[in-house]
Amino acid sequence: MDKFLIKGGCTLNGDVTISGAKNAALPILFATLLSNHEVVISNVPKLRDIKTTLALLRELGATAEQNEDVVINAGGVHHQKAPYDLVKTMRASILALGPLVAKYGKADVSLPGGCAIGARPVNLHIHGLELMGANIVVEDGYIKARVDGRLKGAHIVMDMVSVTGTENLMMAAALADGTTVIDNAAREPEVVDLANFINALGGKVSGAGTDSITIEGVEALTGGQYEVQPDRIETGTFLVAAAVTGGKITCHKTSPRLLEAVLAKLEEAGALVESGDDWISCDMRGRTLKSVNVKTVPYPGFPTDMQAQFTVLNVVAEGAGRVTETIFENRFMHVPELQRMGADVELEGNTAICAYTEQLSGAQVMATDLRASASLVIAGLVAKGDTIVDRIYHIDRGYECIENKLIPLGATMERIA
Ligand SMILES: CC(=O)N[C@H]1[C@@H](OP(=O)(O)OP(=O)(O)OC[C@H]2O[C@@H](n3ccc(=O)[nH]c3=O)[C@H](O)[C@@H]2O)O[C@H](CO)[C@@H](O)[C@@H]1O
Ligand SMILES: C=C(OP(=O)(O)O)C(=O)O
Repeated sequence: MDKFLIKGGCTLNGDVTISGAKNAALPILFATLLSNHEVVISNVPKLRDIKTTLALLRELGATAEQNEDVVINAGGVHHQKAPYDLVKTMRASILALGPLVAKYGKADVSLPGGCAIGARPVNLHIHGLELMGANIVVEDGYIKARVDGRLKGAHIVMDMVSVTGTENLMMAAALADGTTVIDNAAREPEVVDLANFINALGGKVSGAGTDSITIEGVEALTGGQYEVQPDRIETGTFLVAAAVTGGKITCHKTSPRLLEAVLAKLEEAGALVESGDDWISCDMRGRTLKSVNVKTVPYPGFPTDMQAQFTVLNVVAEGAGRVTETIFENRFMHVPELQRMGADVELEGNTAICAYTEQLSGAQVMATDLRASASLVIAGLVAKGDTIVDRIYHIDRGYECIENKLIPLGATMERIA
């Protein structure tokens, strides 16, 4: 199993190009199941989760290849089962459910199960599809959805804000008979990117980015081309790495309007943040890092996917900061690992109380999930001595060869077996 060996004590400086957004690309790749024609998607990051999705699409009978662009033709899909072996490695596989049942009247998708950050049930996905006329049973570890003919447009009020829940129902509604309204919809930029993609193939989605999305079902989608938006979480991760190491990083091919809450917190922490249409820089040189209070909430608030990185920021910043997680019930797995590096951080319910730690020390730590791994890498960069981050397959799910982007910025690190 690969690990990172990181030599601490560096200051990161320079420019980095941000990849396409994992969490936008994944639903877009699944949405290609709605079309019988060739679809070409650019700016798709080269990540483990993308490989898994393409393997799943091929398993269903589609052609799906990633070179410079991703080219998919789902016209040849001949069965509708997303098997456990693929689903267990990637929870986003649940996004096969909506498109398959909408297009073929049938979908068997393995239940994703619990994971490190929380139970993550999929009841809202199931309930919404039932309102659209699907018959759903959970049997032998699979969600089995059936409908005679087309799904029917429905009015769906989501009990809680769910990103992939909104996306699954939006994809299903794209081919339903009639109009669907999703209220209390997620407003995340990735939902907007998916809506734009569906519309690029001839779908009729409006209101994405607000909490009420209207989808007029169409009989079929066409082929087409689409470019995935930049990854706001990868961007935020590099900006925090600049702040924590006291350097300056400029992120290119990104967008400041996607992460306003994060940029505001970086400024509050004492960083000089500057931006243009497609770049953002975070300059911490000669400035004092101050701790900030952070509470994760759905977009446009502070994202849970940046929580672990800000926990590290608070640990090395002056003062005391509180990091409160309200989205997932178990997303502090990085805290005991940071404590092993000497961090003064304690958990009180769903809040991490972070106090200034003069010097983190290198240690052997375990990555438990994607963003926790990113936070441990950042901690390793600023710690005294060597840090080994184990189980970095988690980080490869969401960051495109992160070492290839960090080393040119001044990190001393290598991937070891
Ligand atoms: C692939 C992808 O885009 N992943 C993102 C997506 O995950 P994901 O879409 O899985 O997260 P959700 O927005 O669905 O989860 C929000 C909360 O709703 C709960 N819930 C969700 C669905 C459901 O049917 N029932 C239910 O109770 C979850 O357990 C969680 O407590 O949004 C999260 C919240 O921004 C991000 O951290 C993930 O990076
Ligand atoms: C939690 C995340 O992803 P996923 O929903 O795919 O587990 C993430 O991107 O931080």
